[in-house]
Amino acid sequence: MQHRKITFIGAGNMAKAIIAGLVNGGYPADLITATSPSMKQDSPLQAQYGIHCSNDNVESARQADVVVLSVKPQMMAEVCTPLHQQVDLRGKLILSIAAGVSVARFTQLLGPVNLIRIMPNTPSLIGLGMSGLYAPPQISPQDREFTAQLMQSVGEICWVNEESGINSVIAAAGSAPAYFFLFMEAMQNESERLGFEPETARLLVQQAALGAAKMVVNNPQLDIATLRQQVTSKGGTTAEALRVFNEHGLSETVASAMQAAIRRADEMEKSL
Ligand SMILES: NC(=O)C1=CN([C@@H]2O[C@H](COP(=O)(O)OP(=O)(O)OC[C@H]3O[C@@H](n4cnc5c(N)ncnc54)[C@H](OP(=O)(O)O)[C@@H]3O)[C@@H](O)[C@H]2O)C=CC1
Ligand SMILES: O=C(O)[C@@H]1CCC=N1
Repeated sequence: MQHRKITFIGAGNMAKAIIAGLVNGGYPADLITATSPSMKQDSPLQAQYGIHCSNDNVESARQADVVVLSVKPQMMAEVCTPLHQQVDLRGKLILSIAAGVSVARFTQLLGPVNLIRIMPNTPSLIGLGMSGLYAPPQISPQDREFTAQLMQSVGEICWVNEESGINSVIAAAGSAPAYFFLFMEAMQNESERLGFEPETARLLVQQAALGAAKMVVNNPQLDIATLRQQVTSKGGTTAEALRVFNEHGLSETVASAMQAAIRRADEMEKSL
């Protein structure tokens, strides 16, 4: 892939996951800088990945071809104001990974910039990320291609044609690792109550989850429903467990939870 100088403004959970995925995938660490207020030049991120670390957003953005805005949505205005005032952003590609901050809001904060919104998720850390991408019509094919390749180097991608699609990606993938972690936590807890040591309880759950996910990935010709049916013997144990899930409205709960994530992203877009 093409290599450009990238600065991450904000070096928290999500930025670190992308940086780790990029460096482990062979992106030159020397071309990557990460900033945060508490960052020292010899931070653990520097030692671990060999990237540049700084607490100077403005200077680090000046030196970059690509600026990745990776602070919390609530910090975005405070972070963007000095960039707008002190950095010539016109020739740069700006990538935002923030939930709830729209292209229109970025135009208010930064002026007319080349900005692509990305909605990644934390499995990017291990090269198994899922990112949704939205580019306004004026973005060049070169910048689209670079962004696609960048995120493909840490997982799978899909483009959305409308900006509102980013909020749907949040519901389906950005927030989704937490849904599966919650489910796995509940299973691990119950396995411990059944008498397994915590380590064994975790092993049972993680291997079942990994195996199920791999079955889905490796059998694209089969509906997920078919894979479920293959486990479910008539009159057997799985049928009983699934009956309880259904009685408690699992599908409706999942749908409501995903809608709640979208509603929150919409609210943030109006308030930030
Ligand atoms: N976590 C996730 O799974 C996902 C997150 N996102 C998006 O990613 C963004 C970051 O989220 P996440 O990584 O979870 O958040 P974190 O709180 O883990 O990271 C935020 C980072 O921003 C830094 N920061 C705070 N203020 C400044 C500043 N003025 N200048 C530069 N850096 C600053 C923080 O530094 P310090 O620690 O020193 O305060 C920290 O490194 C959010 O916008 C979120 O919507 C998107 C998809 C998934
Ligand atoms: O919880 C959040 O708001 C962010 C966006 C998607 C995942 N984490």
